[in-house]
Amino acid sequence: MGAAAAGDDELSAAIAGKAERILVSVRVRPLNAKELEIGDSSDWDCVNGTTIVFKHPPPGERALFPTSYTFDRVFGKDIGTRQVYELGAKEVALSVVRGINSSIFAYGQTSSGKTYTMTGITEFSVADIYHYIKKHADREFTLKFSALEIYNEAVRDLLSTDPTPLRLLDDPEKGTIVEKLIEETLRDQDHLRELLSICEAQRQIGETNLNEMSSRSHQILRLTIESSPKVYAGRDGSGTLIACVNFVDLAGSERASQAMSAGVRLKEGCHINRSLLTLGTVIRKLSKGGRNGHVPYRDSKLTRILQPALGGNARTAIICTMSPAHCHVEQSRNTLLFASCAKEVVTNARVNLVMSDKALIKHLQRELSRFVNLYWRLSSSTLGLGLGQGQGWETVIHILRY
Ligand SMILES: Nc1ncnc2c1ncn2[C@@H]1O[C@H](COP(=O)(O)OP(=O)(O)OP(=O)(O)O)[C@@H](O)[C@H]1O
Repeated sequence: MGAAAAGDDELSAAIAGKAERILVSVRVRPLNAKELEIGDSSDWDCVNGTTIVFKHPPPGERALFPTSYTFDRVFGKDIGTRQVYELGAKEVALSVVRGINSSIFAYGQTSSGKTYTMTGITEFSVADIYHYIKKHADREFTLKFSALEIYNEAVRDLLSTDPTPLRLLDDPEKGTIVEKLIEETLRDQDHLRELLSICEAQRQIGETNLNEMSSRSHQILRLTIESSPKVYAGRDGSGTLIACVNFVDLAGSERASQAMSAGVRLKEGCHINRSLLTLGTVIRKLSKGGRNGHVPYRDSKLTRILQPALGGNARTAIICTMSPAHCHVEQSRNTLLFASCAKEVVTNARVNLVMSDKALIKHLQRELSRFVNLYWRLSSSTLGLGLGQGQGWETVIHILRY
């Protein structure tokens, strides 16, 4: 089971991390009643499971915009959320039970289906996580849940009725943390369902009170999972695995992209969603290999909180949702542009393993013995001493033990 039962090589590799690209999917919803009412028609064809094509580009536009886009997955209007989850999120989301941080994002314009998609994905992930826990009775699991919303750069706890904005703090070990954010230890799956409905209700209150807040706010639901063997297995890696999965329902992307196309500069207090603009910039910089240059994570609350998920220690999946309607073509192109940048971003996820002292000493002893063996082989072949492999290292280990 993951790192906990991994061999030495596998364990070292898992701890060191693995670079991989963000998994990017595009989901096109069916035309809605309003779009049908005005006689709109679908501009886009999902020609196969990975390619989406713009059907009728005017001759003058052909050179300006791509007509065909390819992603890890493309889901047409007839594909249900279960399949979107299975192919576009499951593997990434379930990494959390193996000690790997993960994040699933929904990105797209207002009413393109972000909440519809994320609600299903969160439900399916939670069910699979609890199924996994049931099947691994040899391990002790602790699950914690927190939920927040970012609206106009103010962070609010969705598990609390107190609307006071929360501060972000820099922790030298944990990175950015949200001060006073409630983290509930879960009793069981029903407890989690209860908390999810509290979050939903809190968000709806915001929507009626704060004028369209829902579509202008980002919601981050975070599940942290810690597990350790119930009985010491006596093997390397029998330590504690700890990781979190974020389910992120982003604000509607339309205003941010309009602002970008109009070249409007971001200002404090204006209506433009600063977090979403910064997210776009961060993704663009990372897609150009920006990890070596400056990436402006600190320019917004969203990117500060989600920094590890964007080019850091996490596996990430982004599902970009869009309407097929002609009246939304500009927004859909912006969404596809964002998705194209996101698929170039590389993250480096590690297994977050806190080893018990005993397991850690054994692991270090093995690593040391491998190193000494290698050193001995190299030096004996270089010096022509002809000494056998392994001679001498036992003495070093023996000395280190005491
Ligand atoms: N794939 C789909 N199939 C059927 N209906 C869908 C699909 N996606 C979205 N819808 C419907 O479209 C409407 C808008 O969806 P949703 O609220 O998820 O959009 P959104 O992107 O989250 O919007 P906002 O940014 O304003 O919060 C809802 O009524 C939803 O049920």
